[in-house]
Amino acid sequence: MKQSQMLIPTLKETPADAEIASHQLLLRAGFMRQNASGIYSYLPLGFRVLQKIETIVREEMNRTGAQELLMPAIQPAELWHETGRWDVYGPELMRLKDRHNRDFALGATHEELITSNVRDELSTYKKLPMTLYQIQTKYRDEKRPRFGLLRGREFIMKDAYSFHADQEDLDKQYQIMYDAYTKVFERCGLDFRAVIADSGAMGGKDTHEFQALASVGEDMIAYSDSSDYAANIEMAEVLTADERPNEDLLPLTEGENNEQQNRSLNYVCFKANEKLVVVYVRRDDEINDVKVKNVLEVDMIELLSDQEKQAAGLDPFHLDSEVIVLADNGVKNIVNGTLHVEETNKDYINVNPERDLSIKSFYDLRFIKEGDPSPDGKGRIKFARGIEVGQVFKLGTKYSEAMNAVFLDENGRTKPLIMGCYGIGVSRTLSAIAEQCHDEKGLIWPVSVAPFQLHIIAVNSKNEEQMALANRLYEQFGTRYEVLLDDRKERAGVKFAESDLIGCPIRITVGKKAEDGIVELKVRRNGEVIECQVNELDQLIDAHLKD
Ligand SMILES: O=C(C[C@@H]1CCCCN1)Cn1cnc2cc(Cl)c(F)cc2c1=O
Ligand SMILES: [Mg+2]
Ligand SMILES: [Mg+2]
Repeated sequence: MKQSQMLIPTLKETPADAEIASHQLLLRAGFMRQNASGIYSYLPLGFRVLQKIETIVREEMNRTGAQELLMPAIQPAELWHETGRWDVYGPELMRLKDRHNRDFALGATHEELITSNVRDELSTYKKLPMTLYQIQTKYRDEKRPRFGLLRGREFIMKDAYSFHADQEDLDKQYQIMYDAYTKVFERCGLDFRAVIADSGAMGGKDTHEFQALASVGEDMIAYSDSSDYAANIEMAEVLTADERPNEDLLPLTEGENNEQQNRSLNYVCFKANEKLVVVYVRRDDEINDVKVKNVLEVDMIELLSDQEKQAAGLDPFHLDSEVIVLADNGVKNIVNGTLHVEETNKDYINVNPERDLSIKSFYDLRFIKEGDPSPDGKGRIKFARGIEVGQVFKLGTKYSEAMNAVFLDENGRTKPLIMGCYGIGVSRTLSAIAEQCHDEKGLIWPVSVAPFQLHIIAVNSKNEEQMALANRLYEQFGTRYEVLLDDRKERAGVKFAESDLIGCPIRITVGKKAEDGIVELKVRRNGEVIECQVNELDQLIDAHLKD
């Protein structure tokens, strides 16, 4: 393509509301433009990268035998009523009414849609297992869209759904998808980790997130410095080691305590399904609400607000039997501990959890810390931030039972389909690549997803020789590579700066030495510059497009 005809509206200045590099650079390099908060147009360069990522995703999905289809973004509310999710999700689920005043949702995800399609069309075990996927626009009315495409309100997702007769078949498909995701993100040139994750409100047990490492990532990953253990911090298990001091249990007393901190207790109050929950933890540990949610086996829990706490009047020493009491493993070995009771603003000493706080059971309920032993027993834990670019779930029968999606097994018995679901944030992946692959001059696209492979620049568009050679190279290489020709009547400095900003892997500069048939090849990734004869370009380009 000739740049003089393309829509590539580069910006000199960094847009004020763009806080992170990828958001700034994708705007400055003319890859995208915002149309509303969290809503973007992919301009030609951005769209070319998007298509490259989609092609990689499609190839790896098709390789697993998954079948591509396309479902509507406008979803009848009736399906979301069947699973109860119409009322579970709040304003984040975008809704609309048609001209007959019927309710619809703008698709945030498609479990209901796909399950309704499958229950109508698939009824025998002979057709199982079956995996269906789409690459489609999703809508989630985020409260705070931010970081460009990283958290938008309209975004592109590849969402796949698999259907199985039994658990072990789902287990197999899960691994197949896990491996396919690994291929996708490797081919996209991302530095990522697959981490043990929480299934959120989706139910089902096993799930892994694919996290692209980035300091601006919203998620925190806990990984071992000596093994491949990695987990979203929400799920990283804590191994308890502290032993119990062998002291006599002293009588519970009110009073200040200025002894060492490691025996002081803290408690946090939650509500889950309208029940009150009090969770105890050592003062220097932090309660992990996702672990509490999973121990209680509820879809969501929330902290009690101060006024709710006041209203509940929770006195740890006199809780009524309705209240659920949990404690982190770290509390188990506290003897004669201390506790501050917010409600009465009193301090107590010689608090012995099992005797005084009606604690019956202990669980792993705290956040892991850097330096803790890795749960797999190998090495120590380190933290890194990540951008979640994919997630794979074992859903089980939550949706098929709610929607009566059943099949006849080989014995003629009716059973609910067992499901898995698998998502990749395609537009988020584009942003994650930009976040990982840039320098102070601009974007540095991996060859596999670059908008163009070669960027040919005629230094002086008024110079006949240079323009003639640049156009010849453009025609010649245009048959084998994706070539962008900067044929604009711009100063050389502007052309070079914008070439670095756009970030194609290889730049070919046609300058003064054009009449001697000499050009310059520059590798964007490492700045390597090679002056060469035109007839050497072929193998130089091939060599540098490989790595
Ligand atoms: O989307 C998933 C699970 C998987 C992920 C992979 C592809 C298929 N779905 C989880 N999730 C996240 N945010 C949501 C937001 C809204 Cl507003 C909603 F209505 C539903 C969901 C929702 O279900
Ligand atoms: Mg998350
Ligand atoms: Mg997720």
